[in-house]
Amino acid sequence: MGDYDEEKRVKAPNKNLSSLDVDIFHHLGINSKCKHFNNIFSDIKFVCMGGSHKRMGYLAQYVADELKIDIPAGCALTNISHQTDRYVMFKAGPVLCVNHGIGVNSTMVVLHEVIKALHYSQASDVHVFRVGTSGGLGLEPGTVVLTSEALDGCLRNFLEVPILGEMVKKPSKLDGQLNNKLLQCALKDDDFQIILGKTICAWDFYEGQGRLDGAVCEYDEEKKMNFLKKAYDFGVRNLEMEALAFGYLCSQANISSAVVCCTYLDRFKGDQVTASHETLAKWQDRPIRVVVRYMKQYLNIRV
Ligand SMILES: O=P(O)(O)O[C@H]1O[C@H](CO)[C@@H](O)[C@H]1O
Ligand SMILES: O=c1cc[nH]c(=O)[nH]1
Repeated sequence: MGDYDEEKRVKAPNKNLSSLDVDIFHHLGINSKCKHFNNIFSDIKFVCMGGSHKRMGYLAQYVADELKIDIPAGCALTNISHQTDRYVMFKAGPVLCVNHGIGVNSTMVVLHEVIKALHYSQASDVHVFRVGTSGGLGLEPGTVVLTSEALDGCLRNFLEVPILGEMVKKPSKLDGQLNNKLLQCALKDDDFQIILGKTICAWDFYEGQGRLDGAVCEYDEEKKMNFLKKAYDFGVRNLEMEALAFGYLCSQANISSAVVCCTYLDRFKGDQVTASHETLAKWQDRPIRVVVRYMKQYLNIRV
């Protein structure tokens, strides 16, 4: 832990950064010259991200307990990004837990800033995990899906974004080897399955994921089902809203990343999330448990 490995260093490939005297991370509420900046980021080996504030606070405490990270009495985990209410960020030893909000846009903003912070602090051998929720396709709700490939709503494996007046295609690549290692973290006694599948990273929760229950919907059940079946035949097993952003920015920055999501429902059977709050909380825990098992193996902590 904390070993420096030049080849595995996080590298924000933007040459303009070297001309900045100080970099202000507007959405994280810190800057590159703030007190403890290097202490926060230089030993980070894992970044765990998910949509909600609350899940990140819970995750950081869970990680601290599981990895037996000593948090001195009276020093409860603090939100490093307390100067802003956009995002929260907690550090539990070598693990940073940051929320990303909903969608690629919100995720890209915070990922740019987290990656730059890791780059300035010369962090190396960093894994980024999205631990999230999704809608499943043909799966028992509660199944954990590891994204083999992120696709947009037209089943294309890249991110297309308007930049300087032009549509630019950005490649998105998640780490297949990391997925294999996560698959091996399944335990015989698990009451859920972990599977590998393609993921649609949709631009919203309603029309973007072919739901019939948004405020506006200009297609019918038959068209919806035809698309979901086509996606299933193409290898898609779940739908969420951020995977493409992880595959794009992390691969550009020499970071290994994986998207690990539980499913909340089978979209072939409906659109509404009907499971109880308790059941959803249990399912939401599963990606976190799988990822923490991997961390323990990586850090050589007895499982
Ligand atoms: O569970 P999280 O991480 O919030 O992610 C999923 O939930 C949100 C939609 O409800 C989207 O952001 C989707 O990707
Ligand atoms: O159906 C779902 C459930 C959770 N998150 C999504 O993006 N879609």
